[in-house]
Amino acid sequence: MKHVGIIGWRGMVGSVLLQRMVEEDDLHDISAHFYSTSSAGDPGPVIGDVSYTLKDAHSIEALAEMDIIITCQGGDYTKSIYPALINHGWQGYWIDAASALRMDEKACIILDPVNRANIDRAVEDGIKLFVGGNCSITLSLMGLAGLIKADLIEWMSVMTYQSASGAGAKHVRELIAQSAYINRYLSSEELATSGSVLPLVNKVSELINSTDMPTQSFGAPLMGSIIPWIDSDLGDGNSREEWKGEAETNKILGLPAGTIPVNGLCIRVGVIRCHSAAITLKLKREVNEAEFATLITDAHPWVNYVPNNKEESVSKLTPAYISGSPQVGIGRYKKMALNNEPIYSVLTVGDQLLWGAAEPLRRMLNILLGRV
Ligand SMILES: NC(=O)C1=CN([C@@H]2O[C@H](COP(=O)(O)OP(=O)(O)OC[C@H]3O[C@@H](n4cnc5c(N)ncnc54)[C@H](OP(=O)(O)O)[C@@H]3O)[C@@H](O)[C@H]2O)C=CC1
Ligand SMILES: N[C@@H](CC(=O)OP(=O)(O)O)C(=O)O
Repeated sequence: MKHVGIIGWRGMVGSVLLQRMVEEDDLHDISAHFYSTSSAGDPGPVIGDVSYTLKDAHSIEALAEMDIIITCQGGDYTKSIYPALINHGWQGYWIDAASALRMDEKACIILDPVNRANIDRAVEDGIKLFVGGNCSITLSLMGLAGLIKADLIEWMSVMTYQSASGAGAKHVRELIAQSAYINRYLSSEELATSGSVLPLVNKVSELINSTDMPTQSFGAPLMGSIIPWIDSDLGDGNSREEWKGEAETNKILGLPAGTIPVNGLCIRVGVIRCHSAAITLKLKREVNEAEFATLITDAHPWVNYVPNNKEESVSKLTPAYISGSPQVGIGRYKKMALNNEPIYSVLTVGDQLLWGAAEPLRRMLNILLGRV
């Protein structure tokens, strides 16, 4: 029986990962061990009739007992623990949600509906480092897999609308706390529809900018606003989140760097769960909506094509509709009136905690265990 260590299980990604592993019965036939960076020795999750005690996620000895480690603890943890474990002589498989090791030449980025052949080749070649891709890129590629397989994409501009939970548990709590802070100061009379709305708008605008608004995690108000920067500043006009777009897309597809140019802006929005991306696509030839729908839908079972009309877009292509679903929605496909070139718009919406994070990790475990 393989010993599988799970680190980060109470975080945003980890709690969804654990929920999915329980739903899919992934814990059968393995010996699971749960770790913590903050409360080793305390009671951990209770799954069925098994109560787990937490092991120390900083103990190299305790980690080295594992055949496979799945971590969603974050990049700083990976950067400090993974090299120490390797130096200790550990030879197990490391499956990671964090970006820290993604571009390492010994790492394979995992997104099996899109790059299963690359994953299988990596396993055969003895690669032991498997990293989930950036959530926005992963979800865009899941939506566009049919066009990728048909080699139809010349370049893409990806403009993201990333949810608060993409930044982690503390951040999504803060968005909800910001909303609660504003609500606390509003009376039912102020919310009534009669009279001028301007005093209400002005009051809420003041509350949003108040120094008492909880902004410790995001550093800025998100409720009623956007934050136009995600991850660090690379100093060349790009955020690191934007840089990942091209670097990871080509690596996931097993293409030489820069083969498919990808760039855009990554924006944090006051959405609870689900990342969206408005993508401008330069295709290699004209593709009408019917052909697009067939290519997209035939690619894999986790994509849902939404015809480009108001009724279906408004009802089926939203974070509210897609949250919690493994289906990645793709729609708003139309030819853009730009020089009559084959340039198209498309919107992808997907749950960044499922296909954007937890799903590739648990499926990689199942690939290593020979279950799929
Ligand atoms: N959030 C997302 O949508 C995505 C995240 N990722 C990546 O996955 C990794 C983990 O991200 P994410 O899960 O969002 O991070 P979180 O911040 O939600 O959780 C990370 C760790 O923080 C600790 N923690 C401290 N306080 C709390 C609290 N109040 N509630 C829960 N956990 C707490 C836990 O460690 P402990 O139990 O040891 O104290 C937990 O494992 C990161 O590298 C991230 O970049 C990748 C794709 C998508
Ligand atoms: N940065 C993404 C989530 C994430 O953690 O991405 P990455 O794994 O590439 O750091 C977001 O905030 O929405």
